[in-house]
Amino acid sequence: MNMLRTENITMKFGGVTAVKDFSLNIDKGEIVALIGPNGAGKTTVFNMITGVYKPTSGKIFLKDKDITGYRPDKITSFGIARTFQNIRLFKELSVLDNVLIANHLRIKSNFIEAIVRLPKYNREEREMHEKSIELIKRVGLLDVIHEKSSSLPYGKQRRLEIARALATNPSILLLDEPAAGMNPKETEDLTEFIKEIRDEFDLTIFMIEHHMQVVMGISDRIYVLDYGVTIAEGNPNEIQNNPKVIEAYLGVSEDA
Ligand SMILES: Nc1ncnc2c1ncn2[C@@H]1O[C@H](COP(=O)(O)OP(=O)(O)OP(=O)(O)O)[C@@H](O)[C@H]1O
Repeated sequence: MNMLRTENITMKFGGVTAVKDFSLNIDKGEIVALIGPNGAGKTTVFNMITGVYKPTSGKIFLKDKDITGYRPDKITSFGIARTFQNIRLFKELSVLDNVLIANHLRIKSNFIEAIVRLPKYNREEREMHEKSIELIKRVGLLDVIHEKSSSLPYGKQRRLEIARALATNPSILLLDEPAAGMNPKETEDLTEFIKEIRDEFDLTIFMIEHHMQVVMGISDRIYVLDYGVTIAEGNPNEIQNNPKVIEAYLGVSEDA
């Protein structure tokens, strides 16, 4: 079943074409990576899919629903969650509060019910609290649940970001450089973790990643961008042996 599809999405900033005619197809349950040198347009693709930018042209579909041009909060409610290249947590708040806030995005009670604290609202609050603790446990942060998020080591902050994304009940998760800044052990753990959450939460995963070990280790398929243009698409083996990719990207990457 097709989960996410883009048809020739293009993003122009003034005279600069950051992404040109990007067409993507991701099936349910796949792990797909987007790679390319710095400035190739990867984050711009994420920003178009998540509603931060409206594509200059082209269309985006989530399970055949046209989601082109919707605002980011709407896109989240349709089932697309993301993490960011630069971790975005509420630094002064605890691990639990960070996840609770993300969970609030889904709560169904309306404003009046919240003010007068009708039973439905209280029940939802309680469920949300339990669900948050469950998620924190699942990502391995139960022992630091009351710690300030900024006090956590980098690898744990990344896991917390993923827990926050999962709290919105996504069907597809977009990860922007999840292994950035991680040490080799954290990177290895993360690779396993991504596969586990894909299976456990019935997710489809689309990720931007520079770390070739992660990309080649877990991706079903890979798209390669260079100067905003798709120069290759294929499985890890095909990508590693593609001369265009070697020239444009792998040949100049120290990670490769
Ligand atoms: N809001 C913007 N306004 C103008 N130009 C932009 C904007 N966002 C991105 N660009 C330009 O679009 C191009 C692609 O940038 P983008 O951040 O998508 O690349 P990237 O592949 O994610 O790079 P990196 O790996 O360094 O994060 C760059 O030339 C960048 O300067």
